[in-house]
Amino acid sequence: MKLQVAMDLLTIEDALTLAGQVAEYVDIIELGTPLIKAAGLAVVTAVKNAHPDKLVFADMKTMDAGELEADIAFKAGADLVSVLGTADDSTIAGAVKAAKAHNKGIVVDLIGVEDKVTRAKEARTLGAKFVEMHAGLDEQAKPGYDLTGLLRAGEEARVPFSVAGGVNLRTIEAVQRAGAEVAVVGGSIYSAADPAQAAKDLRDAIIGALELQRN
Ligand SMILES: O=C([C@H](O)CO)[C@H](O)[C@H](O)COP(=O)(O)O
Repeated sequence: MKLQVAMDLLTIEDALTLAGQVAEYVDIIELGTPLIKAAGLAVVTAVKNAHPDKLVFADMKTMDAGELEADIAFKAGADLVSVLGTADDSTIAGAVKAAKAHNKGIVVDLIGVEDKVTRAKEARTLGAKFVEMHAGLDEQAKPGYDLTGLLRAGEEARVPFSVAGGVNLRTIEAVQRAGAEVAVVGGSIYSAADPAQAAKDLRDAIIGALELQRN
């Protein structure tokens, strides 16, 4: 399972600092939606230039103009771009067209989608590289929130998926057991007193769980 750091920060400077601290422990560096809105796509270019060996994920959360928005993110240096599962099929198909032209990938973010299993299958048929079983920051803040529903949807959908929604050191093993291709971790890394140590602990937990599965 790959580890993706989600950087919900606000400046290019902070993004480059965090990326530098955690890059050795993560596979994918995500520029969060608030960061792209605050700093523009220049942050994608800056992080890709600083870490050409990492996959860079532009969390565009595109809802319309799929081909155009994906194209500008890929041109800025993104390897993966997110489109919302609530968007029209034509928006997802347009973004996939741009991804094919750049030889890159589209991730369909299922935030706010009621029937995530059905939409995950549809997104995959439309050409998504994988889907994101995602509960956003606002949904996580509701009382009683936990990851269980996302993990069950991932298991049921039987398509490649990532999980995002407050994943942390306590829950990352369950994410791996559910069969996720990617665990997305934001706050548990960027809000940690020592982000590098937090990312290393998550990486070690993934390796530890993998060894347990093998034995
Ligand atoms: O995508 C995200 C959210 O919509 C704000 O951009 C988060 O990056 C994602 O939920 C992962 O962050 P955590 O939930 O803090 O782990």
